[in-house]
Amino acid sequence: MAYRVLGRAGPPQPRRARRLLFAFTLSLSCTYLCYSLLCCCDDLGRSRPLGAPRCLRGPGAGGQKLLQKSHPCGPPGPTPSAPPAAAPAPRLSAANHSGAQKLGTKRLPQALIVGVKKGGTRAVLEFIRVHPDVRALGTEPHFFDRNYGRGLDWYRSLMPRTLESQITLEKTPSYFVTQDAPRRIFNMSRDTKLIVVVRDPVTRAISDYTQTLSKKPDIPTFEVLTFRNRTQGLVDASWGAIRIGLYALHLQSWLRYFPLAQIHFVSGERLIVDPAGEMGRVQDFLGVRRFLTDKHFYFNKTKGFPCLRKTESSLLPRCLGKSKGRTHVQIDPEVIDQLREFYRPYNIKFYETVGQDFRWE
Ligand SMILES: Nc1ncnc2c1ncn2[C@@H]1O[C@H](COP(=O)(O)OS(=O)(=O)O)[C@@H](OP(=O)(O)O)[C@H]1O
Repeated sequence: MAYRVLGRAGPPQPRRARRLLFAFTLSLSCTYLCYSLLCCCDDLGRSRPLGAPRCLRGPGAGGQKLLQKSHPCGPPGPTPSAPPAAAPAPRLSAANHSGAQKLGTKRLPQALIVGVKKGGTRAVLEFIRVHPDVRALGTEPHFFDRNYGRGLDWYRSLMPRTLESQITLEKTPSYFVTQDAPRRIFNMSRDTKLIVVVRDPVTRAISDYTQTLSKKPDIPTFEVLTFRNRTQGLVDASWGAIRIGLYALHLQSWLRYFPLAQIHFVSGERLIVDPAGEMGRVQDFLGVRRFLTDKHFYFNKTKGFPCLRKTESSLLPRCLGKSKGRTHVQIDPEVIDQLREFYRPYNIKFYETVGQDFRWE
């Protein structure tokens, strides 16, 4: 009876059945292979927080992503900021460990890179996440400034999985100048380790302005925005690009909640000339072994910056994307001098507070 329903030709021949089974298995394997390849490409190509929507990228979207620094799928939510490739080297995040780990638990971060914008925060994050005992979120979640209302469970859900022995890390440079961030971070955990990458506030301001200009070419000149009254030399400290560089002032808010020993300052300048040295100190501060050494870095002449060397697992060297290490706009040298004067007392106060001279003369 069953034979009649299945096929009028009678019971299938054993050979034919074997062929059918073989064809079926083959097509199943092909489907699986294609599916795996597609998934892998996405994971290697860019960090995407779990639960975040996959976004279609138009032609050239990769190159523009960091210039725009906003997620094409629409905020609020983490800012995707994994850098695109600086030709000819591939993007730095392509071969780090963070995206791949399937084992472990999602935990709240024990360490945060809280600032400063344009200080070199991406370089520190991408370098440290090469460490096997550190797992980092590739995007900027902006939890303690823009997304605090979403709650700690949402924040935790963004994190990479870690084993007990591994540190979870994220970076959002705007935390450093967010009034509520120190209290909120303290409330999450008073033991949170804080990393601040600082850079000469004048160069930082120019870098910040250069980035804004790349997105909004019609803004007034740097010289115009810098002053309330140029003839009187009155600097406009309410302009974000200037305000962020008042490190001594912002630091006061953090010291109300965290002891100085819990805050590590990375010199953005030394990070470029001696990445291994700066990263050595970051590893000590995080309490992880000195895995990253001189051997991990080389100076890429085309990029003009240090990049990560190729390793056994990643056969290509890795540099940060095009939006890191931009050519700055030319600024009137007189304005630069005026800004140096303006920042001097704040810089001195900052050196005294942290007990380090960053030599921003
Ligand atoms: N290794 C390496 N490669 C490329 N760039 C490097 C590196 N180390 C530090 N820097 C400096 O990082 C500056 C960008 O800082 P951030 O990553 O903190 O920027 S952001 O706030 O996340 O937009 C960026 O600033 P600009 O030079 O003004 O583009 C760089 O000077």
